Amino acid sequence: MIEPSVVDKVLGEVSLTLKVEEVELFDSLGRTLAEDIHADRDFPPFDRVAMDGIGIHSSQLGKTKLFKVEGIQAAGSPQLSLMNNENCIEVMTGAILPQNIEVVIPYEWTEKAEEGIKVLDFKNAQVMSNVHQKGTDKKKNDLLVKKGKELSSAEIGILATVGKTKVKVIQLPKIAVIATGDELVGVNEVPKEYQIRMSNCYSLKASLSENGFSSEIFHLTDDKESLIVKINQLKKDFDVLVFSGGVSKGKFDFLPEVFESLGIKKEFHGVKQRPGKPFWFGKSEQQVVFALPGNPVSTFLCSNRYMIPWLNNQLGKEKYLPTTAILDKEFKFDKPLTFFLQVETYYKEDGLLYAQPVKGGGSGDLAKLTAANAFLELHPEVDIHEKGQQYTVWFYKK
Ligand SMILES: Nc1nc2c(c(=O)[nH]1)N[C@H]1C(S)=C(S)[C@@H](COP(=O)(O)OP(=O)(O)OC[C@H]3O[C@@H](n4cnc5c(N)ncnc54)[C@H](O)[C@@H]3O)O[C@H]1N2
Ligand code: MOO
Ligand SMILES: [Mg+2]
Repeated sequence: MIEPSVVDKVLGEVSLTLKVEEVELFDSLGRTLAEDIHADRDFPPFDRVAMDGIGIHSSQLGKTKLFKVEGIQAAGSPQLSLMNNENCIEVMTGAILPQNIEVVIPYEWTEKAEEGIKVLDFKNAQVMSNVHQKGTDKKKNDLLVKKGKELSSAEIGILATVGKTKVKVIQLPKIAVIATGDELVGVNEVPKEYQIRMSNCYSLKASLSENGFSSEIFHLTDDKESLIVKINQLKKDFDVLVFSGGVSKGKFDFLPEVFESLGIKKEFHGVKQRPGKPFWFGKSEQQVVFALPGNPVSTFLCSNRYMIPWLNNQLGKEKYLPTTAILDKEFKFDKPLTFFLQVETYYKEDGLLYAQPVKGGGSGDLAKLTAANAFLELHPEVDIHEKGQQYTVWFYKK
């Protein structure tokens, strides 16, 4: 058995080889960019009028007088040209600055008259006041978004403005979520007394979805021969296989030996932790296999503490740096294991994050997951975890 910190180390050394694919602009949201994005033209691409008002020649600065209007420069219209330096052109925000115009005076500083527009005040207007000058934000070919960036709504707007209808992103791994166990029936079925509906695979699929990964659900029964045949097929079709159940000491916990017979090499089996002690992890040439212990809270903890961060890491997403919270009540756990305590976190007036232990059963108590929002990682060195101590907190909900 290994410590949680060793699990982190082992996982840190395993990686998937993911290809690059091209997706539609909007489908790139949440994905990892696989190309550098450069400015296709200057930003802004022309001297852009920044206020609705009148445009005048710089020789007229300071002259609080009536300006005759030669025309209106609307946004989206070709560039006009001021013929007479004494006159003005009405200019709209977003329009190209007309030729021979160097200053924009907002309407608020003017007054409409019958023969034109009178400027009442120039405030501190200078040459190019209220003009967003061409290329002042970015120059053509400047790097706008770097390869490796996780695309958010901010980047989608940038991609749109440079005309990227198709975007190169890192391909997502193909993930199978596999429930094992003869006691499991479908969600739409009525279980017999000794059966239960499968839930782990749905919560795993949901966690994956929350992190931008799609997955397919399968159910395999506790029959060694059929496990061999079916897992061998899944191995061909998927990059990551996530199992729940079938990895402990039971007579029908066949997964570790089935994996071995299929050439999936064990990296570790057993972590000095509760819940999730029987966690098995291994890999073959192409696939990575997470075999999570079947008790629902164990599956959930192993997924959120290890698997999801590892997957995010594969896509180069910004590392989730676990934060800390202050235990608000003494908690006793005297086994030589790291204990992941289910807690509800909250802020106090002091601005610090506190964690309140959530009462309930053990790793089979699925219903307790909704009362808590995080796990507190309690070290095995001490038996009594005192109120006021700080521990690493792993959120699974805000
Ligand atoms: N002799 C020992 N027995 C057990 C040990 C041990 O060290 N020695 N470890 C216990 C711990 S800790 C856990 S956790 C479980 C892990 O068991 P498995 O991974 O083998 O899982 P199963 O035996 O298949 O199932 C355990 C439990 O979980 C329920 N389950 C399984 N899959 C699902 C699912 N998709 N949805 C909902 N619930 C599921 C299953 O019905 C069982 O109740 O082993 C302990 N035993
Ligand atoms: O990992 Mo087991 O989760 O302690 O029941
Ligand atoms: Mg078992």
